[in-house]
Amino acid sequence: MKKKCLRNNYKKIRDEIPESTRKEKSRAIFSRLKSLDEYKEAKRIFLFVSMGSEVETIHWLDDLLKEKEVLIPATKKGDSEMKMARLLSKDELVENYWGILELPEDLAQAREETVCDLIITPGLAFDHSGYRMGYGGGFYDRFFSSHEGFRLGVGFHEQLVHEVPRNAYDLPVHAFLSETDCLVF
Ligand SMILES: Nc1nc2c(c(=O)[nH]1)N(C=O)[C@@H](CNc1ccc(C(=O)N[C@@H](CCC(=O)O)C(=O)O)cc1)CN2
Ligand SMILES: Nc1ncnc2c1ncn2[C@@H]1O[C@H](COP(=O)(O)OP(=O)(O)OP(=O)(O)O)[C@@H](O)[C@H]1O
Repeated sequence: MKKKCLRNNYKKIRDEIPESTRKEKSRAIFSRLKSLDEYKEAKRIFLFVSMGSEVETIHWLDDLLKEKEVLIPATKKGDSEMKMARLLSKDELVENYWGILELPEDLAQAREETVCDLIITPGLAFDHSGYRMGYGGGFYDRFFSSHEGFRLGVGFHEQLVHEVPRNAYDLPVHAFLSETDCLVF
């Protein structure tokens, strides 16, 4: 119950950042991302495609697709295992059952990949030790336990909190990047 309450609070904080501010911050986060060594050195980058008030990554794809191999989440309804698949063009994206842009199932299956260098991770909140809280599906915790790569949490400064509750299976991100913070854990 406590976690659910926290999730709602964190979501509210993010939702309340005005859209124009979120857009501006998201642009700043992308330009900071491009200056990180982990980005420069990465050949294959896993990137979530934003939904709702998340850091707006959809516009990052224009640049990323030119510079890197881009992998995006591939999920199936009723299955909490998240896979990753290669995206070649933004035109391939279609809305899934949550309204999140993903590859259609057949393409996702055909383009499945298992290794990547940098995992760009969303969250509702990140703490000062790199632990994160997501929507509660356990998608990223499972994904981290079966995929190597540098785990970079991205969020707005408002999403950096003192401490989020931890469970035994939680794996922290290696670094957190916002428009004003770059914390390495
Ligand atoms: N961009 C993105 N993709 C992702 C995740 C994520 O957190 N962000 N996920 C990481 O786990 C998985 C999907 N998990 C989800 C968990 C909950 C809801 C959900 O409750 N959606 C609400 C609206 C949320 C909002 O507006 O912020 C709904 O459907 O009403 C959606 C997806 C895989 N893909
Ligand atoms: N590595 C794992 N293996 C099996 N089950 C797991 C694993 N990680 C998490 N889970 C399950 O997923 C559920 C949700 O986990 P948690 O509350 O940490 O989600 P979250 O990190 O907020 O969500 P998400 O990762 O989707 O953003 C847990 O109750 C747990 O049962």
